Amino acid sequence: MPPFATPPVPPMHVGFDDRSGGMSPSGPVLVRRMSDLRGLYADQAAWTAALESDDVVYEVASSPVPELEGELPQSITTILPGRVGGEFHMTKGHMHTRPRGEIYLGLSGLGGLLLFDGERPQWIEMRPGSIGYIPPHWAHRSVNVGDEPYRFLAVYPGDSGHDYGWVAEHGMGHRVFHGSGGPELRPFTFPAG
Ligand SMILES: O=P(O)(O)OC[C@H]1O[C@H](O)[C@H](O)[C@@H](O)[C@@H]1O
Repeated sequence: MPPFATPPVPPMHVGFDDRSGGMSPSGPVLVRRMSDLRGLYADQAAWTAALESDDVVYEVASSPVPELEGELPQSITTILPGRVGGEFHMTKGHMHTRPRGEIYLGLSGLGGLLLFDGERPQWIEMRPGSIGYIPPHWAHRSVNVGDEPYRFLAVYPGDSGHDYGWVAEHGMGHRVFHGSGGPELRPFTFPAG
């Protein structure tokens, strides 16, 4: 896995492959399989059954720009289509460790951005060309609500940090399930058991 670049980072062109979601030049690539997502889905039995094939749920390809104060790292996340107990494939979700915003740009597929500040859940539909803005102090999770891979570009301050504990403690306000008329948002429940 190529590491983030060492500062000072030169001006650079970053290309991406719209078939693989890979970046060039490449930084770290994060792959999350079903077995990495313990406690994420509401239906624990359905998650346990999905461990048998242990498919990749999403990948995050980063450019070499380092996660350091003053820098603006970029990543491309690809969430593969699928559901666990009717709940759409999604990222773990996190709050930034420091009060920093973030911008997403939808590249392909159909998705959504679930945001939660501890009181108010928000849902932003994402399609190719959509810009989703995440203000500071809002936890965020991305969801693939379609039948194709959902892919988005993220740009964020390098000292944002990832606080997964906040989401484990507070939840995300809603969960996103497949419904007959499209994605169905239901009140968040912590996984039982
Ligand atoms: O870290 P997760 O909550 O699993 O989300 C996956 C990724 O989504 C976006 O691309 C963010 O910019 C990344 O920093 C994050 O790692």
